[in-house]
Amino acid sequence: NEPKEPLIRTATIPGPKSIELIKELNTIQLASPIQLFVDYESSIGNYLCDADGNLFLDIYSQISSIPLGYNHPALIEALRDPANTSAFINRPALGILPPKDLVDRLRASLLSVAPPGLNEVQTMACGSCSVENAMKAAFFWYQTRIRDGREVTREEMDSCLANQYPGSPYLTIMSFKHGFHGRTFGALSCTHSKYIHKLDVPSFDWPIAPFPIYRYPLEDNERENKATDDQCLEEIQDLIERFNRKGRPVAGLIVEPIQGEGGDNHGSKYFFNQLQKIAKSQQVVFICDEVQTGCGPTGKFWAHEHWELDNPPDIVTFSKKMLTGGYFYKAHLRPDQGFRIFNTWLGDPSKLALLERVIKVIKRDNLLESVKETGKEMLKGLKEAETRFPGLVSRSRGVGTFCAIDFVTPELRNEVIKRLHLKGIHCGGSGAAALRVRTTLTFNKNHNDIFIDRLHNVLAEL
Ligand SMILES: Cc1ncc(COP(=O)(O)O)c(CNc2csc(C(=O)O)c2)c1O
Repeated sequence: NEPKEPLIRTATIPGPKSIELIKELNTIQLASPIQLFVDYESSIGNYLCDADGNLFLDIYSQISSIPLGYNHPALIEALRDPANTSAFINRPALGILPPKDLVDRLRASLLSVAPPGLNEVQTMACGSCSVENAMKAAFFWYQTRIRDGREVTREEMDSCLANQYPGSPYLTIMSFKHGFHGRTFGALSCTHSKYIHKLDVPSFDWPIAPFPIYRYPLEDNERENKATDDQCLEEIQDLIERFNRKGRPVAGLIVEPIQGEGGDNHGSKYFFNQLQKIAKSQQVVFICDEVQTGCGPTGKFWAHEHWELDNPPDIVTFSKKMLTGGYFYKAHLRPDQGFRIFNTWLGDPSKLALLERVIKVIKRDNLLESVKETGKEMLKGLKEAETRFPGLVSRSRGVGTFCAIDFVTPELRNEVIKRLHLKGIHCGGSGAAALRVRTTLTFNKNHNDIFIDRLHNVLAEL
């Protein structure tokens, strides 16, 4: 019984109830980033209900982490299923005392959607800790390969306890300009989207590669964009060689299929296939960060499937819509011994119970096909906005419903987001001046018609 359209009751967003609650929370913790207080019990499907009773069509979905919409019956049923009660209340230290049904749960959830060619998986709690441990797996493999079977030396043991070489090696992870991989120290060293994320935090001095920024429409700029790809690839090859030569070997690289925080920057199939060739030739572990692109928003379960690689990335990290964090990896990246990739919980079996239902609904309702079709309509509507308002918007782009459009200035983008909120569209920005679309997988043509209609209305009023 999803609403038919948004309904905004208050003159301002946030409304008075949210404003009051923000003030109250601010007596306990910093509350300035809060946009709204939400009435999750009254939110349904693709509609978010706030504490003031405003009903928004949600095209942000909790930073792209709601797979099926609010209060989906399949998830309520999972919670009510007695077979899941223990999983929700007896949270295990998975690394040492897993529940007897863990293998079944992993097979019924994560392994049923494992990227082709990746048969092992490690669960984690969130995106950042998935990225952190994926990078550690790359470092372990690099050093195990260097040691080539010899024993760990006393010098390595003692020096690493003091954070010193050789036990703490000068290994690096190559990341990409505008990338976002999380807020914990290692992930943050690979994050380059906004200064405020990094200011005042020590960073590893690791290589930062260029990421292609294309001219749009793609079909009219193939030659220039291919030249951009080749320029980036040449610099990437050179950067890896430079760091290897100066004793700071690149053990791995981490890249998003679409840079979801840094401005919705897309890489071409050619770019990623060539990038994988460079990684392979330099024995660099290829970590594909699908935290934001994974679980279907691009129309394939994993965004990297659009690249049609000859063989899969070495590691694929996930979180958000997958409801659990974690990473799939190739067998050679399994840690050489226990307690190297470890923490108290290592994820949460109750999230696997929910994910199992999500996957069933995606298959039952053929949601990936729906995402593809809705995405085509969405891109058409964004391109029409470009045609109608050429001085305001440009570079409409997207795969599936993972879409974006640029505004001529950041200020205009921010103003449009404010006006869309007042028209009942809950949305957000990406990078300096893009509006990003991050819908659930149940967001369909009817929802899209409302979004596009309101976007055009706002642009027409400017
Ligand atoms: C590609 C990618 N990799 C890793 C992460 C980190 O995931 P979390 O630690 O936030 O779960 C994210 C999280 N996304 C995200 C969007 S805004 C945000 C923030 O911390 O401001 C975080 C991601 O998009």
